[in-house]
Amino acid sequence: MTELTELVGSWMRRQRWYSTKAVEPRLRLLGSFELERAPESADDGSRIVTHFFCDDAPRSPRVYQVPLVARVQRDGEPAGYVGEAGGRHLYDGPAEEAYVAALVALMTGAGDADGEHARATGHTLGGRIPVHSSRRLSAEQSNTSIVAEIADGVLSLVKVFRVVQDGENPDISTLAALTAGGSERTPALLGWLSGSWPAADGGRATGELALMQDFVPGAEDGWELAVSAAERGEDFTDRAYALGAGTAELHRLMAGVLPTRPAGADDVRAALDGMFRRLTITTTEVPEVEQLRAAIATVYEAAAAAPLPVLQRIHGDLHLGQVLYSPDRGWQFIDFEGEPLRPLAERALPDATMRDVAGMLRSFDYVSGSLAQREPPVDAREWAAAAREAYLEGYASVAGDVLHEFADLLTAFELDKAVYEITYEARHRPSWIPIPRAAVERLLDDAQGIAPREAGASSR
Ligand SMILES: Nc1ncnc2c1ncn2[C@@H]1O[C@H](COP(=O)(O)OP(=O)(O)O)[C@@H](O)[C@H]1O
Ligand SMILES: O=P(O)(O)O[C@H]1O[C@H](CO)[C@@H](O[C@H]2O[C@H](CO)[C@@H](O)[C@H](O)[C@H]2O)[C@H](O)[C@H]1O
Repeated sequence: MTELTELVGSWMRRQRWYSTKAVEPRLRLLGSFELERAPESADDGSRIVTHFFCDDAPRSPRVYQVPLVARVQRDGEPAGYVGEAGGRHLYDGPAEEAYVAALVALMTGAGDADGEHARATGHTLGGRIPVHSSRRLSAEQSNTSIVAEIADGVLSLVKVFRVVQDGENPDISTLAALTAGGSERTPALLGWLSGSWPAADGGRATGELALMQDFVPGAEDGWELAVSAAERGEDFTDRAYALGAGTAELHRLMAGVLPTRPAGADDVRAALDGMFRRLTITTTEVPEVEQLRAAIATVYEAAAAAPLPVLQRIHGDLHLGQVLYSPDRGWQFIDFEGEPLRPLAERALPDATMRDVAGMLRSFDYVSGSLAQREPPVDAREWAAAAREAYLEGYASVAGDVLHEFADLLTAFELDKAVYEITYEARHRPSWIPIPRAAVERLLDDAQGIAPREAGASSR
């Protein structure tokens, strides 16, 4: 193992975006390309290189994008310091203005970068944009986001994907279609970077590496707004109603600009396979869930046997952390990447809108679940029930009665999401496992009317 690979491996393990925390990374360098310094930034002799590392430690290998700025001189000890390798001091690219300026120049200048076994191409919707300054957001999630100040003090949001995959990333294809369709529920896409690199198992992979979008000014994060309202016992029903109506508007917009199709037998099979795959991952990682498998299977199969709605592009991982409340624009929806633990090939496929609704319903439950873990605990169960009802009413005010019509499907998706969340929490925040775990039991109890638990013995 080279010095660089070893250094990146030990640093990566501590990053929020490293997606399999239970294992020690086993990295292999697949390829790299060098970014040219943006014309307006000073040349201090450093190099800006994006590396692709394959991590062979998890069951299925994952490829990470790791952009680094390499300097001869050590420049203080900022948060982005990675360490020293090959006689250079390495810094996390997104934390460095030079990297962000070079990345934006490549994206919005529709340029190319060629390197060792890897390359990248920029795509722009608005032409070249120079960057004045930039700041990596500390609340990192699955990816790394940066606020960049562009010409005349306007801000934009740059997102660097960390786990990169072969295929269409819906974060870009959805936002590109919505931007072209004039959506007012989403920030406008300004540009993106696609690339190619050696695939983990041989051959080549092609996918998206970064995007740049309009920054929603003065926006508040939906999760923080909801938690602070709930802990103070403040009414959230107007906001929840508007969020429900906004979700239905978003769905209508997406159905207008991206393909729709009636659900067929193959879709039902694929949806069930996906749900059972997630269930198996969860029962493998959190074995106590195995005892609920039969009851869960009964709910899934009841939904598969019921009529299904027309399928369309959906958000795919909707929760309160994916919405921003803007005083000027109302609720804005972000992060169309879909569930990070789901295979990319599935994420852009037409799906049922009830999956998104279920995601947001789970999120209201998370608000109360997380407050119940406070010391002293806050009881926000009534708050969450009222938010849930208002959200459903808001949705129906735009979309009509569809949620009643497909109620079994909505329940199955809530359960599927809670099962997924157990794995997500096991990997990232084990102390929060009880939140989705309790939800699974509650949903199964509520579902007893539509699907008797005893009848649930499934062949899967
Ligand atoms: N267009 C935007 N305007 C303002 N803030 C944004 C915008 N997009 C994202 N953010 C902020 O960045 C955070 C991370 O963005 P997100 O797309 O959810 O990333 P991830 O894929 O890592 O989950 C969000 O929670 C939000 O606070
Ligand atoms: O925002 P991401 O795309 O990274 O989504 C992942 O992380 C989310 C956590 O930040 C996770 O959401 C779960 O926790 C939320 C509270 O932090 C809660 O509101 C959601 O309902 C719950 O699912 C999401 O599932 C995961 O894909």
